Amino acid sequence: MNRPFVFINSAMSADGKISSRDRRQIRISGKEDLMRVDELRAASDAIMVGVGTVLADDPGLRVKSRILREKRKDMGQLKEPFRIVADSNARTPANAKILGPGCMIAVSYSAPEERLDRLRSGCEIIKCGTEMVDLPGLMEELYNRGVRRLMVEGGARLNWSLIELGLVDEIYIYIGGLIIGGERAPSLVDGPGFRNSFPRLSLQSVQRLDEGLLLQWELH
Ligand SMILES: NC(=O)C1=CN([C@@H]2O[C@H](COP(=O)(O)OP(=O)(O)OC[C@H]3O[C@@H](n4cnc5c(N)ncnc54)[C@H](O)[C@@H]3O)[C@@H](O)[C@H]2O)C=CC1
Ligand SMILES: Nc1nc(O)c(N)c(N[C@@H]2O[C@H](COP(=O)(O)O)[C@@H](O)[C@H]2O)n1
Repeated sequence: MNRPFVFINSAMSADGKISSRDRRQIRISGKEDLMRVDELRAASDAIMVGVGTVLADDPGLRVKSRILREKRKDMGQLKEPFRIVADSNARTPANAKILGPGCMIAVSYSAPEERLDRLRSGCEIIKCGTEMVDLPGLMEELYNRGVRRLMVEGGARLNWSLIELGLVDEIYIYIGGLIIGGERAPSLVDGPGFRNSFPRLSLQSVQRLDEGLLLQWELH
């Protein structure tokens, strides 16, 4: 199967949480780390999140720095990275910031048509999978549309599915200097969890940034 190079970028607290017990977005990264995230976005063909992240954070997922946007153009990439939501049941709100030119919502064939109709003017709809988005199928579709480098910005359940399916090549984890706590607060990877065989990572780099640490891991 052809698929893009896939990497996850996430910020977590010192205790491994990516948001609070009430799924509220927490500023974990400092200024330096946010600049690094913007650079990763600018160097990607597409950026993807799960609909849980859209509902919790309402992210824009655009390249923020004008200099980086211009640099992309100089390198022949005339458009900004695609913004993609894995959204099996088309729950993305019709006023979500992610919508607009360059946005694609991947839904399953069971997504209600009336919800799709609300979204159609703001995005392209990609249908794949019967009940849930078929992620390997989506990867192939994105590859066929020219996506070679895909950045995944969470959340916890999408991270789980991609890792479980062996679709992730690299993970950047920024560990910030705070503790969030809470058994129900999302961690980097949620889902049911692995039982016997645990994916192994090899450490590529460690860097001190702001008041935290950036780890770059490669998946075997
Ligand atoms: N600190 C950080 O770097 C980040 C933190 N977050 C936090 O993560 C939380 C959101 O994470 P989650 O609730 O886990 O939602 P999520 O963003 O992982 O989305 C999960 C949803 O994606 C959809 N989906 C479609 N196909 C799927 C598939 N094959 N596998 C899994 N999901 C699929 C489903 O509707 C599922 O409910 C929020 O609280 C947000 O603030 C999110 C991104 C980054
Ligand atoms: N890198 C990083 N650091 C944090 O502290 C964060 N809370 C997040 N969250 C992710 O960034 C998205 C927001 O994107 P926009 O600024 O709206 O473009 C959010 O949805 C999470 O994916 N990331």
